[in-house]
Amino acid sequence: MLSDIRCHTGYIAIVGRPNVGKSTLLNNLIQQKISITSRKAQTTRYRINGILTDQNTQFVFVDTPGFQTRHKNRMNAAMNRVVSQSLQDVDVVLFVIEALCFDEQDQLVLNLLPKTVPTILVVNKTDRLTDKNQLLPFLDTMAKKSDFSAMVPVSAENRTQLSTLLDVIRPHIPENPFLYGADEITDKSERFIAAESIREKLFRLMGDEIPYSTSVVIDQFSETEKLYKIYATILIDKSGQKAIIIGKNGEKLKLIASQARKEMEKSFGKKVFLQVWVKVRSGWADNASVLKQLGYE
Ligand SMILES: Nc1nc2c(ncn2[C@@H]2O[C@H](COP(=O)(O)OP(=O)(O)OP(=O)(O)O)[C@@H](O)[C@H]2O)c(=O)[nH]1
Repeated sequence: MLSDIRCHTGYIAIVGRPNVGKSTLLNNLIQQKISITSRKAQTTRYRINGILTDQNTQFVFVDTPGFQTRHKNRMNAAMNRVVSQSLQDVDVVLFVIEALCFDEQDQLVLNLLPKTVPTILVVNKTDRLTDKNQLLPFLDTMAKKSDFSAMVPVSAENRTQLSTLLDVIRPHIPENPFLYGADEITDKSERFIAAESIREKLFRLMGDEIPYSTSVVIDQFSETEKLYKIYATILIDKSGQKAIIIGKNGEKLKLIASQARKEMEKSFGKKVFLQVWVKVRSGWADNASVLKQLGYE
């Protein structure tokens, strides 16, 4: 009976120095893309990077604020108590390193991890090893560095051992009702979230006036320390729809853009500068390059 099934939901942070394969790991754990970002996701203190619902367990992968190791200045910013504090609230931390590599930067990340949260060491890129026998002594050395609750060698790229990794995470996920629909995941791409925010506002504010084929393309997306700069185009089929979207004195488009901008700011945790144009592109749905930009190919 459905009511007898106990659900488990938990937050998992994937951390590690740049380039160890965190994004690849997340993408290959989630495996698919769904275009709509969760409304609820944006109300949590974390930015949700992806959700995987597997049988009775919901794995919610999060970005911890400040824990952005992509840029050097951010790495510095991450040397901060706030980071460790926010990590204390997740259920599991996946600490990703590269097989046979453990350098100063890895150590810096490790130093920030709270001792109170189960930490699983994910040893990635094992496909690169020419001699697999080297792995065991490496794991031995790693085991001495911290009290990891498990160590799992994987190849994120080849999807090797990813189901084992999920099995190792599973016991740490507490019994909780599902927070998200079983088919909900968020896309890691900020461009995608930006486009979806605009598209969602467009449909919400325009209702039936706008055909479903209308779409949004992000022309330019850049990030500075203080804000995101986003230039987007709403693509429409017929010129008659342009005036409807823009509205009298541009009011409608302004409203769409300002609501989308606010949503993005919530979701990205940063100020957003957003400019939206409306363009007629008849037959856009057949245009391969547009489809590619939209992520359909
Ligand atoms: N050989 C191999 N390469 C991998 C594997 N996983 C990731 N990579 C490669 O490593 C590089 C970095 O991967 P990302 O997933 O972008 O790494 P990241 O940790 O998210 O990087 P940042 O966004 O800079 O923090 C990419 O070129 C990947 O293709 C793996 O299992 N094997």
